[in-house]
Amino acid sequence: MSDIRARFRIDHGGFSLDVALELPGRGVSALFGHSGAGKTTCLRAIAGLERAPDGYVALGDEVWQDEARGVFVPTHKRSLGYVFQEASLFSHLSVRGNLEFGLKRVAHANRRFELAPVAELLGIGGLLERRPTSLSGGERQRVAIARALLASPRLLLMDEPLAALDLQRKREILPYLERMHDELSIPIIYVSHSTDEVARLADHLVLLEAGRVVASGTLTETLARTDLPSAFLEDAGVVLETVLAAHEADHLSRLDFEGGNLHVGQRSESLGSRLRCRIHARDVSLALDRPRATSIVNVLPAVVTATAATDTPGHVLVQMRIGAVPLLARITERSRRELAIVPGLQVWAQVKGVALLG
Ligand SMILES: Nc1ncnc2c1ncn2[C@@H]1O[C@H](COP(=O)(O)OP(=O)(O)OP(=O)(O)O)[C@@H](O)[C@H]1O
Repeated sequence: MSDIRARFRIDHGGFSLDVALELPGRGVSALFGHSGAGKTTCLRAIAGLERAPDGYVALGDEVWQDEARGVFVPTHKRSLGYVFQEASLFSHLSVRGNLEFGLKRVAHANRRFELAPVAELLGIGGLLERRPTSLSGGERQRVAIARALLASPRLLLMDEPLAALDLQRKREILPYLERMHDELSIPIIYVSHSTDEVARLADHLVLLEAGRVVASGTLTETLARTDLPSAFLEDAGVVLETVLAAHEADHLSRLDFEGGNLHVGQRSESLGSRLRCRIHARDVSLALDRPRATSIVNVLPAVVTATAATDTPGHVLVQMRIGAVPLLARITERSRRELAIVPGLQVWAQVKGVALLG
């Protein structure tokens, strides 16, 4: 799988972007940051819609921009798909006509996807003869994604594809994006400022602030960092990749992860299903001895790896490992001092809430 490498310096007067990106050539890489951080500018520069004077972009051995060597491949010659916040479909064509438009951009021999399976993947097989104006926002967006895929791109760029949808539509479309993530080999760069979307979909995470990369790495490790700017620590929490391992008595299901397990309310998925869950730092408390009289179901042995101050006076973040898997707890500075919590200490992490994603 070819990695994606990009380097841009762009000056827009009041705003400057200065980034070097190294992203895996598979899975979903999320560009995450607050409004105005430079996410869209990055995506536009990767697409060649914006030209950084000394920029560089390569997808594996395919170089799209290398100004030092005078290389700049125009956008329409780059093998990429671009999905915007609002689907821009041709209203005079049916859904099928819109999809065929994507398909016709590629010669038969170079086609990686066919219309029927892509329509099936995105759940729009029953809408093919409809006009875009008769579709809901979520359906239109799924058609736009399918059209982008049918152009058989080597890279898919998605700029807040759910931002224009209400909560109900977002919920409707997320499972399709998860399927794309699981079933397609094409790398996706996904711009978002929603922690929930990122936690559900991303494998790799790039945090952007004021036009600079403040962190980049696997989703799991990046979310577990305690040294990020405070804006990223407000809603701190980790994501665990688990496997549904057993259904147990009392309407509980057991989720296994490397190094431990969690119990959650009974799940309907089949055993062996992979489930991601999010554990917020504020939902984790710590004890030095194994708590015996507690109503909390999930009590896990962990080793402290770091502690860090937060923006809220009197509160600290504690980073731990359960086996190889990171976990965060947000506790008071007083508790940290009284329990003498320092790196290397063995503790019991009591997990009050586990949010299943998806
Ligand atoms: N062509 C331009 N000329 C001048 N300023 C620009 C231009 N394009 C973007 N900017 C500015 O660059 C900054 C970053 O914009 P960008 O759209 O990349 O941010 P973003 O992280 O995608 O934000 P949002 O989440 O709000 O879409 C903003 O302050 C924006 O006003």
